[in-house]
Amino acid sequence: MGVEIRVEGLTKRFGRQTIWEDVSLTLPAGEISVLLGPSGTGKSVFLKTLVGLLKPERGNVWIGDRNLPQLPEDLLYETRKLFGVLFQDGALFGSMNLFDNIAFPLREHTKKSETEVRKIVLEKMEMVGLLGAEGKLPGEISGGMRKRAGLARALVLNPEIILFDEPDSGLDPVRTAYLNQLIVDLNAQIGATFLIVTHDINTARTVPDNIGLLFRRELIMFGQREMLLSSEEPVVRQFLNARRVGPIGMSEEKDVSELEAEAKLGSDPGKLPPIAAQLMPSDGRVRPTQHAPGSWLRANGVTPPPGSFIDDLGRDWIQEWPRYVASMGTTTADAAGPVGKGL
Ligand SMILES: Nc1ncnc2c1ncn2[C@@H]1O[C@H](COP(=O)(O)OP(=O)(O)OP(=O)(O)O)[C@@H](O)[C@H]1O
Repeated sequence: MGVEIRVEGLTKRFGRQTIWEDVSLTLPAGEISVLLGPSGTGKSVFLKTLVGLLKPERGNVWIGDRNLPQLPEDLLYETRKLFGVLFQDGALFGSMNLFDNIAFPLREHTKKSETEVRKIVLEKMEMVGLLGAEGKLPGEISGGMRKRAGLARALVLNPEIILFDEPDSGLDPVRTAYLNQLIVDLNAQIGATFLIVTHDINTARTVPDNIGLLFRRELIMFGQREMLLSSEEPVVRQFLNARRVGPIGMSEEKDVSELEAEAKLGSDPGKLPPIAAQLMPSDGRVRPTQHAPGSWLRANGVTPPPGSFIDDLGRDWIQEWPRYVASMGTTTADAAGPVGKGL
């Protein structure tokens, strides 16, 4: 399950305003990727372009042998069914209860009987922990529950790709932590390709396999989580550490005099903080697409700072991983490597 999405030289403009240009990246099948960037850099526009709701001025979005921007309407409609989208506010119909909201795509896009619809809706509601809330109206439940209802609705057509537009917006840190765990668990369960737009640095550091950063109308960097978390590129370092010092200013970029003033004060991008441990599925399994902790750093000769890969429970994942993978009898893309050596 899960398909690869290959984006090549994508450019989006509204009139004379260029939102971003020449964006190229590959979302690997079944992996979780996060897209970051200052407000207004066009992250939502990117999601809408991927799913074919907006047409780019140039470039390709390949899913298998289909190039979305070039598809005729009927094939585009078919291809869109591969996508599930969780919109910022859940985009639920206020007058419908949760059951009918979640059933909506099934009733709209399939010829399934009401018995089948019921079975699927209840199954997806259980996946997101909402069983028992079928009769509630969106206005009667918390923001976190609305997100989960939106997620259940995004799941009903068994998507191969799920796009999340700021799933954490409006949630407190604890609810965000629960939602992040749900996202990781869902990925382990269904294996679809996930792309998450977020402003939450903790989410970016702990959830994905890959991270991308949009800034100044271009994709500054996209790659494995460990590559960005250890990067010395000033914009990446500033953003992933939520710092004021660096090229990103109050309204997008700082001017030369501001940067010179910072340099005179001896500002530097700061020491590399420990690389966070990646969130594991809560049932104790390894996701098939998960990379072994430290594998990118080791392959690229980077020594992680002390305290890296230690999770909230104090477990050191460099030490735990080989035992863990062996006990699961699981093989992952690079789990077989000499994990823990040379770090
Ligand atoms: N349909 C549209 N027509 C014209 N301009 C648009 C349209 N949609 C978005 N924009 C512009 O594109 C730019 C990027 O918007 P977008 O919402 O994608 O940013 P974002 O990175 O998701 O921001 P935030 O993090 O604040 O949600 C903004 O300047 C916005 O005004």
